[in-house]
Amino acid sequence: MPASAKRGLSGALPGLRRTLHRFRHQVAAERKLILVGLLALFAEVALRLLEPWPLAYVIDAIVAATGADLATRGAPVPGIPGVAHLTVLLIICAAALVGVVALRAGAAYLMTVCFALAGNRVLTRVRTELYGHLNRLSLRFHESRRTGDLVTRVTGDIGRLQEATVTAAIPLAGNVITLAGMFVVIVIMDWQLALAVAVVFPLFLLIGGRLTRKINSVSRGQREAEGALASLATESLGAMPVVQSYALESRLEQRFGGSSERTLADGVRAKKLSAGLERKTDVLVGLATGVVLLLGGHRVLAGALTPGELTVFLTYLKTAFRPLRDIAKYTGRIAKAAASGERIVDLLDTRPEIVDAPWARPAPRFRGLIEFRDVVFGYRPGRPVLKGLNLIIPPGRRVALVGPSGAGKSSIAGLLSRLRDPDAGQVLIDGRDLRDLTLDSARSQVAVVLQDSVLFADTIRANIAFGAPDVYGDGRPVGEEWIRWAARLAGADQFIQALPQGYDTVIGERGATLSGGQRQRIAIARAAIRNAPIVILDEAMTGLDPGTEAEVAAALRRLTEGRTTLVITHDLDAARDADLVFWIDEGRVVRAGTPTAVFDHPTDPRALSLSKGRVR
Ligand SMILES: Nc1ncnc2c1ncn2[C@@H]1O[C@H](COP(=O)(O)OP(=O)(O)OP(=O)(O)O)[C@@H](O)[C@H]1O
Repeated sequence: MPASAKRGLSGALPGLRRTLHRFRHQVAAERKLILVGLLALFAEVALRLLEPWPLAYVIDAIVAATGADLATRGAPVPGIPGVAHLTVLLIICAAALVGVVALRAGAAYLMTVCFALAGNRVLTRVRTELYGHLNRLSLRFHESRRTGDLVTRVTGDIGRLQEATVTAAIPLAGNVITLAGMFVVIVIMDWQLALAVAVVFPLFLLIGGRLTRKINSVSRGQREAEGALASLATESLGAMPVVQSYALESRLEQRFGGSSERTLADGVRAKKLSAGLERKTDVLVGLATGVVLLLGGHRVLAGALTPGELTVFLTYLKTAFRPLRDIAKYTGRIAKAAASGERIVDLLDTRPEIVDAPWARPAPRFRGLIEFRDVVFGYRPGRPVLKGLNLIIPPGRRVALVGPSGAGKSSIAGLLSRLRDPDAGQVLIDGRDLRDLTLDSARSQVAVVLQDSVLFADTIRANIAFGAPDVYGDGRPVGEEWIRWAARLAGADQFIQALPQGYDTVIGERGATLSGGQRQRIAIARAAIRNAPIVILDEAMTGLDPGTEAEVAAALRRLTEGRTTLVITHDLDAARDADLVFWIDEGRVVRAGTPTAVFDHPTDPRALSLSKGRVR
C-alpha cells in the first residue's frame, strides 16, 4: 500500500509530488488553462475579502449618522470624504456588494471550468496511456495480477484523481489562500484581536487533525473492501458458464455479500466521524466568534475599531473557518487521490519484459524456417518447462507437436509468437534470433488460432479486421474486400450473411452469442486476414462437435495452405495429416520424423499409446 494511504495529507505529499512529476508533461500541455484558472482563483479570493466591506461602510455610516443626529439624514456623512449623502453611500455600497458578488461568482465559475477542463484533459490522456501500457505489459505481469484490480486502476483510480482535482484540491487551495488573506487583513485592522482569533486555530488543527486521520483510516478500509468486491465481480461475471455449471451462485453471493457488508459498516463509521468533526468545528467557530464579540466589543468602545470593522472581523471568521470543517473531506479525498496517483504511476513505471532491443531491426517477410536451439524456458525460476529443446521446421511445412499434457507444447507456441523469451538458447526464424527483430514486425507474421478463440464484443467485421496488421502503416482499417475474402476462406461468409445484420452483427462478450464452430471460423478469418507466413493451431479443433469439425478442418486447411504450420494436437488423425511430427515430453523432443516413422514404427514404448488413438 502506498505511504500516502497510511497517513493523512502529510503522508500524501510524496505521492502527490511523484504523481505530478510523472504527469508533468501532460500538465504542462495545459499551462494556459491552468494559468487562467490561477488568475481566476486569486481574483475570487480578493473579491471574497472585499465582500464584507460595503456592509462595514454602511454600518459605520449609519452608526455615525444615528449617533450624531437622527435628523441629519441627507446631510454630509462624516469621515467618508467624497460621499455627500448617506443615501448615496447606501446606494453605492449596495451596488458594490452586488458587483463584488457577481464578479466573484464569475471568477469562481471561470476557475472551476478552467481547472476541471485542464484536469480532465490531462487525465483522459493519462488513462489512454495507461490502457495502452497495460496492453503492452508482459503475460507474466498479467498472470500475477487480478484483472479486477487493473480495471479499477484504469477507471476508478483515474476517476478519483479527476474528482479530487475539482472537488478537493481547488476548494482546498482556495480556502487556504482565503484564510491567509483574511488573516493578513485582520492583522492590519487590529493585531491584538487577530491574536485572539489565532489562539483558537491550533485547537482546531489538533481536533481536526486527529479526527481526519481516523476518518482516512476508516475510508481506506472501505476502499480495500470495495477493491475486493470489484475483483470478485469481474472474475465471476467473466466466467458465467463456470459459475452456473458449478452452481456457485449462492456461494459467490455470500462472499460478495460479506465484502459488501464490510464496505457498508466502514462507510457508516466514516460518515459518523465526519459528521462529528463538522459539529466540533461549528462549536469552535462559535467559540472564536464569542471571543471576538467580547474582545471586539471592548475594542470598539475603546475606539480602536469601528463597528463596521468588527463586522468584517466576524464575517471573515465565519467565512474562513466554515470551510475548514470540510478539511477532513478534502484531505481524505486528496489522500485517496494520492494513493490512486501512486497506483497509476506504479503501473506506468512497470516496464514490459518483452521489448524491442536497442539493436532490433524490422523483420523482412519471413520464409518460415523455424529453429529452436537449446531452448531452456520456465514460468518459475528453477522449474524449467523446456529443457534444452532443439527442433528445426523447414519453411512451408505442416508440423504436428504431440505429447502428453503439460509437456510444453503451448509453451513452444508462446516462444514462437514471442509472448515470452527463452531463459537460455535461441528461437530463430529464417536464421534470425527473434530478439534481434522488432516485436511488431515479428508478431505480425505469426497467426494463431487457439482452442477457445476469444472474440471481442464488437461487430463481426471489426473482429475479423482485428487480425489485419496495420497494412497502410497509419492505422487505417483494412478494406471490406479483404474482410470478405478472409471470411470466405474461413467458410464463415455464408452464415455471417444469413445473420440479420450480416457483418454488422454485434457479437456478445467473448463471442457468447455464436456457436463454437461459428466462433472458430471467425477466429480463422481473423488469422487469415493476417496473411502470415507462419500459422500456429493450438488445439484449434478440440471441443467441436463432429458436424462442425469437418467444416472447421477444411477452413484450417485453406488457412494454412503454403504456410509454415505448427499444429498442437492430441488428435492422432490431425497429427497424421502433418508432414512432420515432433513428439515432446518433459520439455524435450523425444521423437521426430514423418507420422509413419513416429506412430507406426515406435521404438519407445511410450509412443505406443500414440498409435492407439489420442495422446494423453
Ligand atoms: N502461465 C503459466 N504459468 C505457470 N506455469 C505454466 C503456465 N503455462 C503453463 N504452465 C506450466 O508449464 C507446463 C507446460 O505447459 P504447456 O501449456 O506448455 O503444456 P502443453 O504440452 O501445451 O499441455 P496441454 O497439452 O495440456 O496443453 C505445465 O506444467 C504447466 O502447468
